[in-house]
Amino acid sequence: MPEPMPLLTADDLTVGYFVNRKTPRPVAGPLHLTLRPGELVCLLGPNGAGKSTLLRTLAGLQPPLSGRLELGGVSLARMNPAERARQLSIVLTDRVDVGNLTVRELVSLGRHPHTGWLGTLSAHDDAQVQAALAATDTAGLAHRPVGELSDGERQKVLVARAVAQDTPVVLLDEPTAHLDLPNRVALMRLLHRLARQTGKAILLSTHELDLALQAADQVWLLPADGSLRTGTPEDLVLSGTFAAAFAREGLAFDPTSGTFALHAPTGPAMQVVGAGAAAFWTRRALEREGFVPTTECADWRVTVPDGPGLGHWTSQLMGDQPAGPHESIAALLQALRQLPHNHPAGAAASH
Ligand SMILES: Nc1ncnc2c1ncn2[C@@H]1O[C@H](COP(=O)(O)OP(=O)(O)OP(=O)(O)O)[C@@H](O)[C@H]1O
Repeated sequence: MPEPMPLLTADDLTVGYFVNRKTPRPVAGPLHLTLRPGELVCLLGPNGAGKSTLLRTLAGLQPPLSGRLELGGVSLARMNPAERARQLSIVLTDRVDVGNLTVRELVSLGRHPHTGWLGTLSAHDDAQVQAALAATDTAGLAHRPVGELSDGERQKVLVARAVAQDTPVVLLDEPTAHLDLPNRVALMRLLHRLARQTGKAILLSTHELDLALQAADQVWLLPADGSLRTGTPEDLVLSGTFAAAFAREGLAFDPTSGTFALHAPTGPAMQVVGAGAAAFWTRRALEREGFVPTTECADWRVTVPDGPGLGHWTSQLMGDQPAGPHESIAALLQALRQLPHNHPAGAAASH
């Protein structure tokens, strides 16, 4: 099957600022980018890498330093703001002053690129506004003044306005920034569904690496050196590209769990015997204590129950009698911490 025509393309694009009239300060580039229908793309990168600069440039809010940008096959530079607003919507992080507008009025503004010069909403426009409120779980806020909303509520309302604008391309700068975990998950799910069901191309920047790795069809990785890498999240993880983009001293990305390790294990190896959730969380707790959990034989061994409420943990130093039973991970750790400090496990736990 031929690949669908891209909705947005960038060729040789360099984004950045001018230090003065003559001196450009490039932030990222040259970039070759394609956004295709039905795709959710997550733009990831460390602070200051240029994610917001790139999104603003793709939206036509600031000019590129060089290169070509096309929306639906038409040069972005040749489009007037109204044409652009029918093709592309953007949700920024900046706090906008919306006066006394209610939530419904603000979301209705999303329909303006589609209405006549009087801005009167048709029944279809009203239905689109209502659908956007429902999809973003903001219908209950419809009559509230936007100025009185919490940061998270306002963020969802701005997403609702972009949904109501109903453009083929949707760009969002850190849309999950102020949301609690259930709302972050709900928003990513909504955006993924929206891309799939309506054929929109949705590009969002985020620092939520876990969620992005799960939800994104494509990841655009922008490291601090401004050289963008793109691919499916899984390929970027397996090739080491993902870890390299966030490489910092003492911060290691674990490709087997898809998370960054908070603790650099320094203590002795601990064989963990068991599987499933209990083994996973036991390994996490042991790492926090400074042990290096392994499935291989080691001087130290912990046996985990088959599941919560299905038994006890035991610990054993090779050649000694098993200690325990320990009723919980807390009890297991407590027992390990009480070992003498010259003991390998005691020494590890005292780090
Ligand atoms: N208006 C501006 N004029 C000049 N330089 C700017 C301007 N806005 C941002 N920059 C610089 O451009 C670089 C990229 O900034 P940008 O905000 O795009 O990064 P980001 O990846 O979105 O960062 P964060 O994750 O912290 O939001 C930074 O060095 C920043 O200082």
